Amino acid sequence: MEADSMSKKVALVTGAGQGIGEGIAVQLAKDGFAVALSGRHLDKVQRVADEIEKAGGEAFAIEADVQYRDQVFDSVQKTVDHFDHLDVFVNNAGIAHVAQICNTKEEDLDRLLDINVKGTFFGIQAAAAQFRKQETPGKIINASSIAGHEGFELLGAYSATKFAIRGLTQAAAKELARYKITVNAYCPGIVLTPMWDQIDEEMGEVNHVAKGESLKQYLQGIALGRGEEPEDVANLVSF
Ligand SMILES: NC(=O)C1=CN([C@@H]2O[C@H](COP(=O)(O)OP(=O)(O)OC[C@H]3O[C@@H](n4cnc5c(N)ncnc54)[C@H](O)[C@@H]3O)[C@@H](O)[C@H]2O)C=CC1
Ligand SMILES: CC(=O)C(C)=O
Repeated sequence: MEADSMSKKVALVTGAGQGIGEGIAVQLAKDGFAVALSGRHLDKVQRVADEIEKAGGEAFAIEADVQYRDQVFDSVQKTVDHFDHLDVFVNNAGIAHVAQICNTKEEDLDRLLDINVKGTFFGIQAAAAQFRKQETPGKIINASSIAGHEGFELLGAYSATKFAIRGLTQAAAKELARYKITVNAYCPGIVLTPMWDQIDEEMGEVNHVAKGESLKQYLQGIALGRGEEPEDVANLVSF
């Protein structure tokens, strides 16, 4: 454990090896948090942790797959073993899947539900258990989406998971307020991350349009005329 970790606020960010999770972890480190970064691939989260440390921050990389309850609880334990305590848990990890509802395979639906919904559920359980054990306030922040407010064609199953996360966030906020644990969600629009590279490619295959066309079409509907960057979401979470 680093000498000043005990006095620092500590955050754990899931899916922190790229995209929005990476942006949030880097921003929280700049804000003075000691940051634990978890992800399915240790090399990816280790790269981000190394960059945070190089910039003078404190970071700790953990391999954990959020669809498994024991791995989520274990990642909280490893964070506390390393940094002494936990103050903020960011349930960021998630996957997208592009398909018409009528053509969505059961295994793809299961995977979306396991990672996006069950993963977030386990994150809330693990973080709340730790905050209550510490008898301290805590913050849980979940990744929903504009697709959790409005259904998008070809993102039906994904949209369903993001609506679910909003419901879960509201219910958890009511349940945990009595322990001074807040539960909130961020609901971004189009954020330019590897997830959107994948969505654009898969939408292109379904609609037989060239690479970049699906993203272009979505961006045309945005008043600012541009997609968001991970830093835009990170600034909101930081606030
Ligand atoms: N990119 C976008 O336009 C938007 C993204 N979101 C949500 O924000 C979150 C982050 O999205 P992006 O950074 O864009 O995605 P991304 O695909 O670029 O990064 C997601 C990260 O989560 C990790 N991950 C995936 N499954 C995991 C699992 N089972 N266990 C642990 N880690 C896992 C991946 O390895 C990856 O590092 C997701 O929940 C996504 O649904 C919400 C709205 C818009
Ligand atoms: C990936 C995602 O949530 C959107 C709305 O693009």
